[in-house]
Amino acid sequence: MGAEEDKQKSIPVLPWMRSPIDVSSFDECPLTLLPCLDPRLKVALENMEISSLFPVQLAVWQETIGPGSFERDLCINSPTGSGKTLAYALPIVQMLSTRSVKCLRALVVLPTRDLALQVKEVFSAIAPAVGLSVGLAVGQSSIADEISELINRPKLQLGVSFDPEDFLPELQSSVDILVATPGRLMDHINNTKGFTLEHLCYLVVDETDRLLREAYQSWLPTVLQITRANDESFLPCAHTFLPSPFSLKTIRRSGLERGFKGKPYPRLVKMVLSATLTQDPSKLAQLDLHHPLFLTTGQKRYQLPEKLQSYKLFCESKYKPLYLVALLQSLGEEKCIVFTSSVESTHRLCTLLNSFDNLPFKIKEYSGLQRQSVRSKTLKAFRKGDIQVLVSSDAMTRGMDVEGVRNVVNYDMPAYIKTYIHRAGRTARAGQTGCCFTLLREDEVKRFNKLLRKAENNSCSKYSVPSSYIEPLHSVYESALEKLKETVEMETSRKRKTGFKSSLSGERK
Ligand SMILES: Nc1ncnc2c1ncn2[C@@H]1O[C@H](COP(=O)(O)OP(=O)(O)OP(=O)(O)O)[C@@H](O)[C@H]1O
Repeated sequence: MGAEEDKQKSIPVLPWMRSPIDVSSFDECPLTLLPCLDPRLKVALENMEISSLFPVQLAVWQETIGPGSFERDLCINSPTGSGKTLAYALPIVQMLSTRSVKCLRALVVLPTRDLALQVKEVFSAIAPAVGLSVGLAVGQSSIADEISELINRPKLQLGVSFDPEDFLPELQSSVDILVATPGRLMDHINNTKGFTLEHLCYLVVDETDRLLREAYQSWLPTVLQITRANDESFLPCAHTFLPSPFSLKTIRRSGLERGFKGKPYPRLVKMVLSATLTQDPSKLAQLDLHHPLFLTTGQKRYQLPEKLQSYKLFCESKYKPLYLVALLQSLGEEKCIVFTSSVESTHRLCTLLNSFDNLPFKIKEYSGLQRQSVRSKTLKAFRKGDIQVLVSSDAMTRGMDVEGVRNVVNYDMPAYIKTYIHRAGRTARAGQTGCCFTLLREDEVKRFNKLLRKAENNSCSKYSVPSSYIEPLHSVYESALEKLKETVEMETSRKRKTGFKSSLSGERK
């Protein structure tokens, strides 16, 4: 495909996407100059060592708390590490800060557990300052524990007798904001008594392009249908009812009805975000957006962080692991994530690296092949700095924010620019510098150059590992390969045995 065709393809089809708000025209804004910021939230932000808002955060603030006043749904395409989480968390928390009755009013959906945990941390750092509670529905704990965290069963006062005719204790939400993954969200929608989206005012779909591929039990149509049904029951006259303490009626944002015929009057506000937001009309249609406003950064559809330096490193296929080890050694002990193309190669590569004697860093794998508890433990150790090199498959690392990751290595070349963006984006976050290295065979170079041309800030220099790092590794490499072979054989026979045992126990049942 020629450059002209690439350009054509990047022109958005949807009219509202053709005249976006360019986030790069915004500057950082000190908290002291931010209009309408609740002083309690200012203190909470300062406790997080945040003294100003990043451009995307200011742009979103203007469209929500500022003059935009949440009147349109927001589609936000902003580079990795630009601060999208706080961009939606802060205005939602500020908007909900005046509510006195507790019920579930904001739902944030994310594709993975670790990501949901990370986003919950951000909400938890600001929401309590204004008396709001944040819940998590990701399947980290048992469903029973999760339910008791999310649902409050009001206790009847001892000694006071109620006529059951007059009083039926209602289950109420213990949280105002819920961060969830699609699977557990659907579990609660389908099975948890007292769990309701009836009062939902804000829906955030983070990592939208990834989540739109996640059709898990049709979570998105279900959420939209529940909230829409509720929207439609809120005819303007319903506002005249006085809310009783036991049957709460929520009045959602009264969006401008004028000009938006056919849209429910008090509506659910949606915010959708990604560093690689889809422009595909059929995919975006699934979100049923209300008069959407597109916020994006720069001219090109794909943006790499401003302070990211990309490098390509040529190597023979046969010696790739050896080049990787030499590269890691040359980078020193700073935290690094190494990406491979599959869960299997993640496991193999990690095993091989651990078969090298005396490497001066600790290496662990992180992939969808592992149990969640193992993954979470690894991630925790990586955050703490107990592990320096994380060998990872793609699926798990979108949005992951780990302080101190200075380098990312594409051991296997990514097949798509989107993959490159999300992998490289684990470094150079929040305005910091960072490097992304891609190991390439000769026959991959042309394809890689073409792939990178699709992004802005795409300069990519050649990187050579000093031969003094490579030469001494040849003999160690041979013995590491031998050890790998032994480990693979051991693992295969262990799997065969456990497979045999479980098939036997299956027969006994
Ligand atoms: N205003 C701010 N000042 C200082 N640091 C900030 C600010 N906002 C966010 N950060 C930090 O920037 C980092 C990146 O933020 P965040 O994870 O929200 O990025 P993102 O845009 O969602 O990235 P990705 O697309 O990879 O998910 C985080 O470590 C966060 O704490």
